[in-house]
Amino acid sequence: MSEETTVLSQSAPLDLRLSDEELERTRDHILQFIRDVVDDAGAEGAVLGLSGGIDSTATAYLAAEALGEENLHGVVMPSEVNAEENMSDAERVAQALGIEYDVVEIQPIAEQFFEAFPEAADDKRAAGNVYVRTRGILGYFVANYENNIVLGTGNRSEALLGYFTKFGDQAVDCNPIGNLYKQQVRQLSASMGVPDDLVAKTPSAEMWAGQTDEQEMGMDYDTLDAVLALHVDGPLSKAATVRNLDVSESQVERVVELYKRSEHKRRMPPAPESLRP
Ligand SMILES: Nc1ncnc2c1ncn2[C@@H]1O[C@H](COP(=O)(O)OP(=O)(O)OC[C@H]2O[C@@H]([n+]3cccc(C(=O)O)c3)[C@H](O)[C@@H]2O)[C@@H](O)[C@H]1O
Ligand SMILES: Nc1ncnc2c1ncn2[C@@H]1O[C@H](COP(=O)(O)OP(=O)(O)OP(=O)(O)O)[C@@H](O)[C@H]1O
Ligand SMILES: [Mg+2]
Repeated sequence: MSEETTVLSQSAPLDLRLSDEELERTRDHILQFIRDVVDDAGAEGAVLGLSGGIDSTATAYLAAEALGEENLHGVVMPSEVNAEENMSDAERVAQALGIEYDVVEIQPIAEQFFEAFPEAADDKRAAGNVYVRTRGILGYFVANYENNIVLGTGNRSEALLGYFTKFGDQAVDCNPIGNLYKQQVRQLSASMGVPDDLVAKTPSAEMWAGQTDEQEMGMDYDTLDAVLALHVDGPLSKAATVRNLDVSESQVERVVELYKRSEHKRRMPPAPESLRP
């Protein structure tokens, strides 16, 4: 185990780290996955939003390796609620990888939506989702024009909790890191040479100023990942999960509730069954 990966998540309630050999196989598997999706689509490459967060950074590192830096296009899309530091980190990632990137200010676009429904604009979740969905539209604008696919950056932890915006950051063609818990995304990132400050950064959807994932979800990612791995994905009962982790029954119940409540986000929009005999 390399020094970097040993340091990561040492104090996690459940150590979900992959071995060096598993890490290498996982990376190769994801690289092949990205190439296959691009090839199957008959696309020339891929476009993705760069936020300066670890999920888009990890996805960009993987895609640049899979497709070559000349076939990856990054779009940095600041709004007034984004921290400047995150936007400059996003540019730093694009520059480190040597990929083409654009910076598109989305505040004026979002303002058009806010003017249409001023009261809704005061609702931080509704307004925050406008920023997220606007980025989705721009991603597909570029993809249509350049014959690219849109790369998603969702991980398994977010997918299971429905911690994403329907038809926003979920509106993508594939999620290369979609099978990795957040803890594993950090580990894979560190192993690919992503700078430590980006690996350790506090995750944020940045839908409003000061938002953090862990505050909104009421649990840190390491604990959340442990509950997901043992109970939601795994075979342990609620009682056994509580016995094995430093979590309360109500915390486990909250995770299960978020999982169940977000089922609609992981499915195609339903329609009534056919009445044809
Ligand atoms: N049972 C059901 N069956 C079918 N549709 C259902 C439904 N329940 C709600 N809906 C629909 O879903 C809508 C709510 O879903 P949605 O619009 O997505 O909005 P919602 O889930 O309320 O908000 C998005 C959540 O994801 C988080 N997020 C978003 C984006 C990025 C990140 C990040 O980590 O970077 C995190 C964000 O912080 C927030 O907690 C409802 O307004 C309704 O239209
Ligand atoms: N300001 C932004 N500019 C461009 N893309 C963005 C921006 N904000 C969010 N995105 C896109 O939406 C995705 C979802 O955001 P999310 O916060 O879940 O991931 P992240 O920022 O990469 O990592 P973290 O969850 O650790 O903050 C990002 O990975 C990125 O592709
Ligand atoms: Mg983020």
